[in-house]
Amino acid sequence: MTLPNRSKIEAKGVSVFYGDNQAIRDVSLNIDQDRVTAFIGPSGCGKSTFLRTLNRMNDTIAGARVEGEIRLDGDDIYASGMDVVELRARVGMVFQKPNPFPKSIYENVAYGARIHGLARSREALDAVVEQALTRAGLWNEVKDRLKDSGTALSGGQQQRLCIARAIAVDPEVILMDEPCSALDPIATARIEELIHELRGRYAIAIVTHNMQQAARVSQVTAFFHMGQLVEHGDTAQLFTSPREERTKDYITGRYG
Ligand SMILES: Nc1ncnc2c1ncn2[C@@H]1O[C@H](COP(=O)(O)OP(=O)(O)OP(=O)(O)O)[C@@H](O)[C@H]1O
Repeated sequence: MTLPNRSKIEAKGVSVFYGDNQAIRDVSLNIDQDRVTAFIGPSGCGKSTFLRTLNRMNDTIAGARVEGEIRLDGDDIYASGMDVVELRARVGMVFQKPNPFPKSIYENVAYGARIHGLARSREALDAVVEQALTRAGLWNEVKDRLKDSGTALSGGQQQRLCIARAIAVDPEVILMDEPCSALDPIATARIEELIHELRGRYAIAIVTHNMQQAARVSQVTAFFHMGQLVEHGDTAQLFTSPREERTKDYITGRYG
């Protein structure tokens, strides 16, 4: 790889508990700027749980507890003074099922920018909305119907709208939790293309069940198994010559 290796997020010794059940065990992993990092592994291995620690979405789950250290540009995101609303704007998230607000396409994108004070006038807000929708590859499809409801769009368009919503607040990192699992192959291909286009502007981490997708969209892959990070590294290398037996078993379809 030719890109310089700069970590945007550094996670060290992270463990996550749901009550007495430990879902993540002592995971250390960096999310690099300018790269897409894919999290793969069998169902229940903790991919989504680990992803959620990166913008404190686990805070919203009763009984969830995180140990260890996670730094965003060197700042401890679990420090008591951390503004979680601000954190989640800097580290945006796109979920498995597209979840637009039951509001207009325009409002879906404008809402966050308005509450974060990113636009001082209607013109400035219009510009933020247009730019976010353009970056999310949706502008041409919706520019003549910005007042229509976001929920009336197709599934793939809704997911791009959710990506536009995340982009509108000027994030540094975008977390995607199986963003294509509810989409058909064409909508999936469009999102994968978009991930390519967004790389370089944002650090991206994506959870995927689909190893082909991980191979297509990511430069770094992290393989999780039973709450542990078994191995991570260059995507091509991990898929062609994994270091660990458990990784090899997974990518050759022996379990999962
Ligand atoms: N909200 C929750 N409350 C309690 N336990 C949970 C919760 N979310 C996940 N878990 C448990 O934590 C473990 C890891 O789950 P997680 O969803 O992170 O795995 P995953 O690898 O993302 O799985 P999948 O690929 O099926 O989505 C599992 O044992 C799961 O049952």
